[in-house]
Formats: sequence, structure tokens, C-alpha cells
Amino acid sequence: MVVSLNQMIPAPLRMCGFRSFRTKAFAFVSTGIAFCLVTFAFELSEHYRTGYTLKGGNRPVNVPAVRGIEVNNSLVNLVTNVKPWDDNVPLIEEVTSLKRETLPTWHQYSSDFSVMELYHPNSSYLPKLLHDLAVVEVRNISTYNKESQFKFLIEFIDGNKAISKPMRYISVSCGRVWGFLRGKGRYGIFDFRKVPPCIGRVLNFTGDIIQKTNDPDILNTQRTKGGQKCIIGGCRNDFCSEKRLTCAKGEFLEVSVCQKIPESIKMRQVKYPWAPSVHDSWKHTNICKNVTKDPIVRKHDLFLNFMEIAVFDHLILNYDRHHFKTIFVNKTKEIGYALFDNGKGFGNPHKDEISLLAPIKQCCRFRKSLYQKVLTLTNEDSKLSSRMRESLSQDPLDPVLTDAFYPALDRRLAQVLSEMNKCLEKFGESKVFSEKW
Ligand SMILES: Nc1ncnc2c1ncn2[C@@H]1O[C@H](COP(=O)(O)OP(=O)(O)OP(=O)(O)O)[C@@H](O)[C@H]1O
Ligand SMILES: [Mn+2]
Repeated sequence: MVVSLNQMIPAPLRMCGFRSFRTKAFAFVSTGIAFCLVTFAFELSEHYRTGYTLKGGNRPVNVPAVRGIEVNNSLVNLVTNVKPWDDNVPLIEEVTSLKRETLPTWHQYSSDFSVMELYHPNSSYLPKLLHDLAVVEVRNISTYNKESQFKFLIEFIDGNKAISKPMRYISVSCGRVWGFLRGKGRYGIFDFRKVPPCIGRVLNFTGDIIQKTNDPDILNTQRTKGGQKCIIGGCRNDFCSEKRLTCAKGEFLEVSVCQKIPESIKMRQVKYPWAPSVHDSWKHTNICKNVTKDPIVRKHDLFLNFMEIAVFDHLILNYDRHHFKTIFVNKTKEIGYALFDNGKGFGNPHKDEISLLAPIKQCCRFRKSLYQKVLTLTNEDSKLSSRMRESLSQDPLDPVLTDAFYPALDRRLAQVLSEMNKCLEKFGESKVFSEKW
């Protein structure tokens, strides 16, 4: 089902590059920031984009960002709780007194939230939620979580909150932009919806940012560079500095806007065992047994999730997976997980990194459903690249990915399938397919 939302886009937005805005009501394929791919296999994870040529006249050209390694991952403790429990955070509340459809879209989203999937592919509110993220007026904007790269917390006049990341900078290859735009690296590509709903948006530098904030990290760090309005912002010194400004083009600042996971949801940070690090012992040692013995991996059924994350990261070429978040509904049952930190993905469409598949290669154990999804998306009539293209074409900042990323997705998926098939040939289905942790 395709829902046309064209009329809902104000004319000024259309003029500044917002084109027809149709959102595929989640049938599901690749989850994505923007999500939505087709009706089964993968799904886009977040709507960020990696590069594009100028389109619509007055939109800025952006490009890829270089991101620093954020955390030194010692593999001594393969999986470690980084954050303690916060007992003051309430658990999920059910909305019982109001009919869901009468609630604002974000409220419908929150009340429908499941820890297993960060959104439901067929939910009626999802296209509207995405649309709202792209157009609802900003009430307040501030710096969010200064620990790493610069990002905004946006509060909208409808009460919703989102995490937003600005584009950073540009590199052009063969006349087209490629590589990854900061904050736009988040296309999930799974049939697992582990990245919150996201969409591209053009913020007005003065009207949506300067006039809507009282955050000194924004107000007091305004600069001008090459005639453009910029801010240093507030984040880690190496990311927010005079040398690394966030600049608008004219008044326009392109950002990704991701639905904030409801604040009632508890999350806990967990290390990814195959994280890149200076120690990266997994590159020369099979760490699979150690991982499976880890009490936290066992307790929270994390093992098979690692396999999904590996495939996901391989497809987007995210070589920066250090952590992910587990999410849960009560203190004993921690069943879901979320991937926020995908910003290094989609950096180079001409390169593949097979070592990202180390979990699959070392363990040879994964869900049959994962294998089937991979298989499905390699079919000519349901190719991952086609679904990705279709899904991303719905983003207001389309084109999100440059053309070279589409064959890259299919090529990497074929590599995944090949590794999985090697496992099956070697060990047989009964050992390889696993549904329980
Ligand atoms: N949509 C969201 N909802 C709730 N919390 C979020 C969301 N996005 C990010 N966060 C929180 O903020 C933290 C930092 O997010 P993220 O890893 O995306 O930022 P970053 O490391 O600065 O970005 P990047 O990896 O793109 O450089 C996450 O670990 C998570 O706790
Ligand atoms: Mn990060």
C-alpha cells in the first residue's frame, strides 16, 4: 500500500527540494531510518543519506564524514554492561484510556512500541509518523548527548522528540557524491527493525535552530565560514571544534530526524564481541566459544542477534560497531535490541569488508529466518537493491544513496549468502540453523 502524502507537504518545502512524499506503508524489507522496504525480508533502518547531486536547485551538496573510533574496546570482557540500571525510569505504560487512533502519531508509536521491533511494519500510524518527523514545527532544539558527535534533540510542537544529526561534509567522486554523510548512514537493511524510524529533513538555520534554542552550545558557538552560517555545537572536542563546524547552505541545514525511543523504555549498553579495536583478537582467534559462554550473552539470548548485526553491518559496511543497546520491559526479561550507532555505514560503495562477517564465519550458527531473508533478497525479482531504492525514493531528501551503493548492497549480500552456504555445506542444517539463543 502506498500512501500519498504530497498534499501534506507545505509549498515552501516542496520548493526547497521536498518532492513528492510518499511513504510505503510498511510492508517491510529493509528497515531503515526510514525503513520500510517491502513485504518481507530486509528493511531500511534509518533515513540518512549518503550523497546526492544537487537537485531542486537550492539544496546543498553534502558528503561523507569521517568518524573517530569512539570507544576503546578491550575484549577482556567480551560483553559488559556499561550502564547501570536506572531504577527511577518507569517501565512501559499501556495506553488504555484513549483510543489509539485519536492520539498523536508519536503517542501511537510509543503505545505500540515493542522491544522486539522498534516499529511495526504494517502499523497505520507509521507513514504519518515519518511525515510528522519531516514537517512538524520545531518547538525547541538543543544539543543531545555530548559524548561523541554533534547531534540535536528536537522537541516538536506536537510533543514528539527526535534525535537529529546534521550533514557534515563533502567528497565528490566521478561527478557524484558518494561516501557517507554524517548522520545519514543509517539504513537498516534487515528484516529486523532495530533502528528507529528516521527521515531526512531540511531545517531552517535561523528559524528552526537559532530562534528555537536557549542552548549555549548552539547560541554561543555561532560562526561564519565562507559566507555560511555555522555552529560549533556541543560534543567531543575532536568532533566539535573551529575546524569541524556544522554549516548551513544559505538558511538550509540538512539533517536526519530519528524518532526518539520512548523515554519509558529501558536500554542498556552491551559490547559487541567482534568490535573493531586495537586488540581485535577475533581477527586471528576464533572467539565464538568464548562468546557463547558469556553469561550475559546466554542470559539475554544475544548470540543469534550478533549474527544479524554482523550481516547488517556487512551490508552497510559499518566498521564501527562497538556497542548496541538492549531494550527490555522489565528487569529480568531483556529481549530486544536497538542499533543507533550506524553512522559509519555507507562510506565506500567500492569496498567490501569480509571480516565484518567474522561472527558468521567463526560460529556457523544463525537463525533459519535470517538465511531465508538473505536468500529471498538475492532473487532477481526481489533484490535488496531494488527494495532499497524503492524505499529510499520515498525520503524527502531523495536521492539518499548514490547509485554505486545499490550494486554494493547486492554484492555484499551475495557474500553473506556464500559464507552462510559454506557453513551449511560443512556442518549441515541441523547444526547451523538455530532458533534458540
Ligand atoms: N532515536 C533514539 N532514541 C533514543 N535514544 C537514542 C536515539 N538515538 C540515539 N540515542 C541515544 O544516544 C546515544 C548516542 O547515539 P549515536 O550512537 O547515534 O550517537 P553518536 O555516536 O554521536 O553518533 P554517530 O555514531 O552517528 O557518530 C545512543 O547510544 C542512544 O543511547
Ligand atoms: Mn556513535
